[in-house]
Amino acid sequence: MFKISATYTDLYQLRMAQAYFKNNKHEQTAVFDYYFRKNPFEGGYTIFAGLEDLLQKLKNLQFSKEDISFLKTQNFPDDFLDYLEKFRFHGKIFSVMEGDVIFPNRPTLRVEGTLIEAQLIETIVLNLLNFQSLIATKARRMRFIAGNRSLLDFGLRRAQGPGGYYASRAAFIGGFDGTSNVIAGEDFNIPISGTMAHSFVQSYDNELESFRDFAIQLPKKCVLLVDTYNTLKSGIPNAIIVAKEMEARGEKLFAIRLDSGDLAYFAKESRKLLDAAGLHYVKIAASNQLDEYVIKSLQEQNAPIDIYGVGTNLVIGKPNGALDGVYKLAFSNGKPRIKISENLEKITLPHAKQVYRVTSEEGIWIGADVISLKTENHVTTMHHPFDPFKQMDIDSLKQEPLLKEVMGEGEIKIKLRTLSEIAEYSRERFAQLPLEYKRFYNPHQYKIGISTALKKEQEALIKSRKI
Ligand SMILES: Nc1ncnc2c1ncn2[C@@H]1O[C@H](COP(=O)(O)OP(=O)(O)OP(=O)(O)O)[C@@H](O)[C@H]1O
Ligand SMILES: O=P(O)(O)OC[C@H]1O[C@H](OP(=O)(O)OP(=O)(O)O)[C@H](O)[C@@H]1O
Ligand SMILES: O=C(O)c1cccnc1
Repeated sequence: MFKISATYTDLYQLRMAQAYFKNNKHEQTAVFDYYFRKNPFEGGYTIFAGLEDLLQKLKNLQFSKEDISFLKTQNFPDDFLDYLEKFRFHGKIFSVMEGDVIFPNRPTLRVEGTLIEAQLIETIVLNLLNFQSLIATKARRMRFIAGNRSLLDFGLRRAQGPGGYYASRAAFIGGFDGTSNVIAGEDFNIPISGTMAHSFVQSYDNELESFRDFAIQLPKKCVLLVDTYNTLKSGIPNAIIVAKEMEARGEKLFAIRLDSGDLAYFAKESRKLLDAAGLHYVKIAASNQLDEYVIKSLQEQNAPIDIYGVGTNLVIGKPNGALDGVYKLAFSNGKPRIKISENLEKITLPHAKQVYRVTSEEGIWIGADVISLKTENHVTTMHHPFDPFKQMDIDSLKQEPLLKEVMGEGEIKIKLRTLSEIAEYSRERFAQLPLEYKRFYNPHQYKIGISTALKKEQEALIKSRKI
């Protein structure tokens, strides 16, 4: 859609870059970690989304001539602007695979490069990963509860502006079946689908005529919106007439849509009327401010709804609105770096690190990830990150490395997947997460530990910084 250039950033990144450049620090090396602090929606997991989109943008990231002209007006020195004009991202990125299930306070992605290049991509990394992971997680919560019913994204009109474009991509990764968003369908190859609005029915003097004219145009995927006047007395009876006319033409009405009132009641009554007319195959779609809790309630009421259309609550990630992902310096100029905080949870972990998902011999997730130095390829003891008395022997357990090299020397190092492949991978990974992490209320916390070597490094650095 719109092209993202290297000025898709915060000004302070450019001011820091200018200072690094002018002080000859820009060729120093640096390692940054991307991670978030809290699962959204009071949930027990997060779905990682946005990575492959990010990699494609980073591969092409540069300052255009117009960007440089604009920056000239903001008092950047000429030699720095000459540097920016030639800027390309050549660093390395190690990351969890897109679609995987991730948890707080462990690196999801690691950037290694020169200080300046690693700093300059911070904003775009956070902007793309935080939002898409938030929406993919929201979508996954609905998919978890909706079983095999269809889930359609109807959110573009209610999204935060063009954010709706990325929301549709993320929703598909999180398990939605399709979207009403045509440009997302075009760009990401997501199946698109559409019903009709109330305005279409209102524009006719008579509901039946409106249904007839619509059905003629859509012999295959016709969905009639039945709640404009009176669902059970007018909408459904008119839909039945049109469905019978379609049958006479050798066609089948695909579905009716309910968009107001008690959706369980109307779905049940509509099903009875449709079945009594022999229209067992006509599906029932429902929409109107749905979210995972309403869908759960409708499922519990055995509402015969085949298709859920979800807009607002999906694409704005209600009630959270943002994933709190951060990007923190862990190593630079040959030295490990730390950020100290009164709040123990906010003390950062130094060094370039690896994250292992601990599993049984058969590959069953045991509910813990362990963070190690990147040079360690097996962890024997996992320590609680803040409680010195808690530790666990994991020597005999399998450990799956989560951070893989996905970019280096300006090139993408993995085979990019289709969005369907990413969604399928996400489905498989989520299936490995035990149920106690999936429930909506008081989910289990997926444990985190650090290796002995990393713990020692962190403690030594904290000591050296004590005043
Ligand atoms: N049977 C049900 N069980 C649980 N929640 C439901 C049920 N039926 C509808 N809902 C949800 O309750 C909320 C009702 O919203 P609202 O009061 O705006 O509906 P409405 O007045 O019928 O619709 P509108 O204002 O669009 O005409 C919606 O979020 C809807 O999805
Ligand atoms: O409720 P949401 O989850 O946000 O889902 C999208 C809503 O958008 C549409 O309504 P709208 O009133 O915009 O148009 P309409 O005339 O087609 O009903 C649709 O009918 C849904 O009610
Ligand atoms: O196709 C639909 O029914 C639709 C699309 C967008 C928003 N609301 C409904």
